[in-house]
Parts: sequence; structure tokens; C-alpha cells
Amino acid sequence: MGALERESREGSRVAHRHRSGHRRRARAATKKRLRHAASGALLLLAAGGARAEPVLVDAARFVPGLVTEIRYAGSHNFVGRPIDGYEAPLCLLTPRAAAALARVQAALAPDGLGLKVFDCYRPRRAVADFVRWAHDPADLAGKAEFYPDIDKDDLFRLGYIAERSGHSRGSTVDLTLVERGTGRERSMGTPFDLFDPRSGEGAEIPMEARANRARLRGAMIGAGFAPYPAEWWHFTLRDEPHRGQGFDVPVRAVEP
Ligand SMILES: C[C@@H](N)C(=O)N[C@H](C)C(=O)O
Ligand SMILES: [Zn+2]
Repeated sequence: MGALERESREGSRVAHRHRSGHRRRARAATKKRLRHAASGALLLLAAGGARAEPVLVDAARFVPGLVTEIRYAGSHNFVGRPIDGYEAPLCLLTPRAAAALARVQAALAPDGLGLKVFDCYRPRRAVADFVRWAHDPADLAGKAEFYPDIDKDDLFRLGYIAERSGHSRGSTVDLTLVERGTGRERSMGTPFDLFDPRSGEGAEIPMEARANRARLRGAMIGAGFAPYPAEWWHFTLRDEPHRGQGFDVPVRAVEP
């Protein structure tokens, strides 16, 4: 069974759980089909195409003015090269997470602020790439910039990178605050993906950076996201769909 087919079956089980009533469940079990659209989008399709619910959407279409800098699609990241599974620099998210992010963006707008995303949905094959990279002690290309004071061996143990990442469920996002007009990033005390205690809660950082972290955190929590204590940039939608799962379809353009 191919990865897409496997994911489709997983998605089908999720859809099934959410249907209420025996009759509807039985009908869904027999009629519902998951198909992989020609574009590569992962779609949940009802029989006859009556209703289509995408599992992942391009968040930029839902969040006006969202700035994207998808680091793992390029080389400016802790590995130092594009990561497996990132075929396009897109922020794919579940529709629920994208809608929540749109609420955050709207809440920030009156202050002239907006969001810039660094990572969104992360395929399992990308996580596997991180794990393979971690097992090569000679590959230290990104050490000086991203983990200067942490042994590469410890990055997973200390929780800076996950072997089973919430990002693979599509409702987790790495992001920061930017000024609306200029796109200039607000200072957060440490850069994105600096694996260091200073990136975590309670770190000794300048007051302005502390205020910026609090602004981001408050806006994200207000829209239903949970922060991650070790990394100021990492948030997961509390009421996320697809819990306990993980998708592996590559990051590439999805149908609108
Ligand atoms: C690698 C970093 N950007 C991140 O997202 N870390 C968390 C722990 C994860 O990998 O899920
Ligand atoms: Zn993250």
C-alpha cells in the first residue's frame, strides 16, 4: 500500500469517527472514498463528489497577509539543506488550524502586526530525515547558528526536535510576529530554531523581546493554540483533528 493510500485510509477513519448516528455511519462506511487529487492535494471525498473536505489547505489563502518563509524547503535551517518532503515553500495546515491562524492575524492587525510562518505541516519523511541527520555526528553544518551550546546527540532528548512531531498532524505551526508594513520581524530574544534554553519559557531576555513573546503567545492562546515551553515559536491547536495520526504526503501545491 502506498503512502497516500495509507493516509487516505487513516483520514477515512477520522471522518468516520466524526459522523453521528448509526445510519449515517453505515452510509459513510460504504460510500465514502478518499482519493488523492491529481494536484497532490489530500482530499476527503464523499461518494459522487457531493462533498469534499480537504485535510490540508494552503494557509496563505485563508490568512490575509500571512508572510511565509518555510525554512525546511530551503537551506537556511539547522540541517543546512532542503529537507525530504518539502517540494514547495508552502504553509499547509488543516482547515481548522488555518481558520484559527486567521483569527490570530485579525487580532494582531489593529497593532500593525502580523504573522510570519517558518514551518506548518511537516511530512513524516521530513521527520525521518531529521532523525537520519541526527545520527551522523560528522554533519555539523548548522551547529554554530542553530545549536551552538547543545550536543547534536541531545537535540531530540531535550525536546528541541521531535521523533513523532505534532507538525505531521497539520495543526502545529512555527511562527513569529512581523510588522505589517515592512515585514520586519519583531525581536524574540533568540532567532527561530535556536535550540537553546534562551528560546524557552522563563529565559532571561531583554524586556522588549519578552513583551513580543507575550504578545505572540497571548494572541495564539486566544485563538485556541497551546504554546510549547521549550520553543517560543511552536504552537499546536488544542482542538486539533487527526490526533494520534501523522501524514506523509509531501508539501506541495494543493487545490484551492
Ligand atoms: C524543530 C522545531 N522547529 C520543532 O518544531 N520542534 C518540535 C519539538 C517538533 O519537532 O515537533
Ligand atoms: Zn515546531
